[in-house]
Amino acid sequence: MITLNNIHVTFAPGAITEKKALQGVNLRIQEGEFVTVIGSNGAGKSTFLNAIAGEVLPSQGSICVDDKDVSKLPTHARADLVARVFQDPLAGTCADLTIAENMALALQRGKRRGLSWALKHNTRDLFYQTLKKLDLGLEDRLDTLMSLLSGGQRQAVSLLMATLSPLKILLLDEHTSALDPKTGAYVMELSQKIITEKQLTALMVTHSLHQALHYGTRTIMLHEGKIIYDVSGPERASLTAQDLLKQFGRSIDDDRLLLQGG
Ligand SMILES: Nc1ncnc2c1ncn2[C@@H]1O[C@H](COP(=O)(O)OP(=O)(O)OP(=O)(O)O)[C@@H](O)[C@H]1O
Repeated sequence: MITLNNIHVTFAPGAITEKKALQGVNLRIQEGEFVTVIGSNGAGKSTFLNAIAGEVLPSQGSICVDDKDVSKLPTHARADLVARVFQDPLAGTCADLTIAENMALALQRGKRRGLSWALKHNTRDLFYQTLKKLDLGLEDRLDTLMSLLSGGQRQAVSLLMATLSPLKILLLDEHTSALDPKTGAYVMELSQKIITEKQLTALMVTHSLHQALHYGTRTIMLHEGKIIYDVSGPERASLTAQDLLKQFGRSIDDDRLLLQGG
């Protein structure tokens, strides 16, 4: 379970540019929940994921994963708990390394063993079997440079890499928004499958209201650094993107959300 208790994140405190990005976020996420996160530009969605990942430390409040208080732990100290896939397919992988080398790096996340260990110890077979599940033929291209893959292929591999080592929490930060609709749908289905199979707790930021309601088990809306809506269960199941627009149109001053609302 993830517990966020009164989380505040303020950038440039005291300066003229001070920005209160999160203002008292309280949330309890049960193990296995898949929470989709929506909100207009600047609502605090990425900061919210950054706080869970440890990339920004809250100026106030606490974050616990199960009984462990991780509030003050930087990203690398949470690597055995949290993994993330970013919007930019180039961000999660190393272009100049091969698929196998990238996966070897992912395998040693949060561990002390070196890259050569991860490449030596029968891991090629593991990489082969893992990639085969994608059905993209990448299992036969283990020695291909990552830079030669398409955006969708890279994002699919990024997802596999993020979930290769044991973890509890998967953070997806608009991870399909740079892909064409068909590839985005493929990566989204793959995400849902991996989350279910590995029984992960997941949070996904999306600018698509349809995606936010179609995938996952719970949806929260952020506005000016606060959670203004939190829905799950039957209420969420009967909700449409149009309902959200009708109810929160004024808080959703985001063209991308409005355009993709249907
Ligand atoms: N490192 C930073 N330094 C200063 N201000 C920041 C920083 N990161 C974010 N902010 C500000 O905090 C607010 C929340 O930003 P955040 O990126 O979390 O919003 P968001 O909901 O993810 O927006 P978008 O949908 O546009 O990506 C914004 O006003 C942003 O400009």
